[in-house]
Amino acid sequence: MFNFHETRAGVRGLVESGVTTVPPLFVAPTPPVTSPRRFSLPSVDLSLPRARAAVLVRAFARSYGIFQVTSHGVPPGAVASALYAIRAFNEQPFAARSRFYTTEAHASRAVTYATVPIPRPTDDEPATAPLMCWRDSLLVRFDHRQDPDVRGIPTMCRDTLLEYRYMLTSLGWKVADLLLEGLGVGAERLGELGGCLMQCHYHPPCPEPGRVLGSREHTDAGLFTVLAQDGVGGLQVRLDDGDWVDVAPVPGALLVNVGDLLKVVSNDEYKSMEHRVVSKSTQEARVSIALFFNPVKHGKSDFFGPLPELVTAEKPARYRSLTWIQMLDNRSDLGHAKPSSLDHFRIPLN
Ligand SMILES: O=C(O)CCC(=O)C(=O)O
Ligand SMILES: [Fe+2]
Repeated sequence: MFNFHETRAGVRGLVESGVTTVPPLFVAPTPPVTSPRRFSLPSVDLSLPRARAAVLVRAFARSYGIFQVTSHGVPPGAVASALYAIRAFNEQPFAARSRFYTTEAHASRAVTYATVPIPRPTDDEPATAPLMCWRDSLLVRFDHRQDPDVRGIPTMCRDTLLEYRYMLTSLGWKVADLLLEGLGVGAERLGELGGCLMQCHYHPPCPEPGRVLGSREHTDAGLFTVLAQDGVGGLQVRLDDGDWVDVAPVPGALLVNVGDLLKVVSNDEYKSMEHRVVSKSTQEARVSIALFFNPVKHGKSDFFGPLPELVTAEKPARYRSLTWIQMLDNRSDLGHAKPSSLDHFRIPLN
């Protein structure tokens, strides 16, 4: 892994060097199997009357924890430009992009660009190196030390990404309102929603697509995520019966994904759905941008737990209180991707 990072070339560099087989570091522990079942993501038209939109958001956050939104107010051009900017950044010649490559294991910068290693769950194969996903990611932490230093964003995509983030912040407020209204609680209940992390993923084409993961299975950690993807495809969700199904890209739509923290706060009224990305193409690269809406309060004494309004005699609290840091630490102890990472905080039912 060390040598791989030292090349500063990312997965894109491997592909450019002409690899015809996937290096062991990237081979998925078990080849991802896709169910042939067709699955269409539920959709909410945000131009519907607010009360109607809230009913739909509630229904889909409860049944799946993931849905798409249309008429969301973000101009299609802004989404397309952001996706294009990420593609262009990653497709620059090696010399231009490699100077941004971040080699430190736990880089604490506001902006990083790397093939991020995602550790395997420790109980899986403790002795093996982390599984690397077939992607290179530009990460921008807008809540970094409360003082986002956007100068770290590569100039060629800076303005476009800042514009996109600005548009998405308004959408984020709208979505947060609807999600909270769907729980029957006031929009102010989560406090400020300021923290956000932008993960811009570039999934290069793969010589052996069936052997890698573009993103290994996981649930998102925060309150919710808004995801934009291009038309290539590869995103999958795991249905209740365990089948992995494709989420076909819909032009113009954005995806909303409930995160673990909102699941906790909702006292299990909402789900956080497991998802992953598989590689679909030997020819085409895929680009996606995930904007994570995380709590702005992440100090040692900022506790989150099921909202008291949602705790009743019939439905006692399902989780003990936790801080954002505890949540993230627990996830990384388990290897980030462990879908049951919330079990650690769960109060057993008598
Ligand atoms: O690339 C995608 O479509 C999904 C990315 C994702 O799930 C994530 O960044 O958490
Ligand atoms: Fe995700």
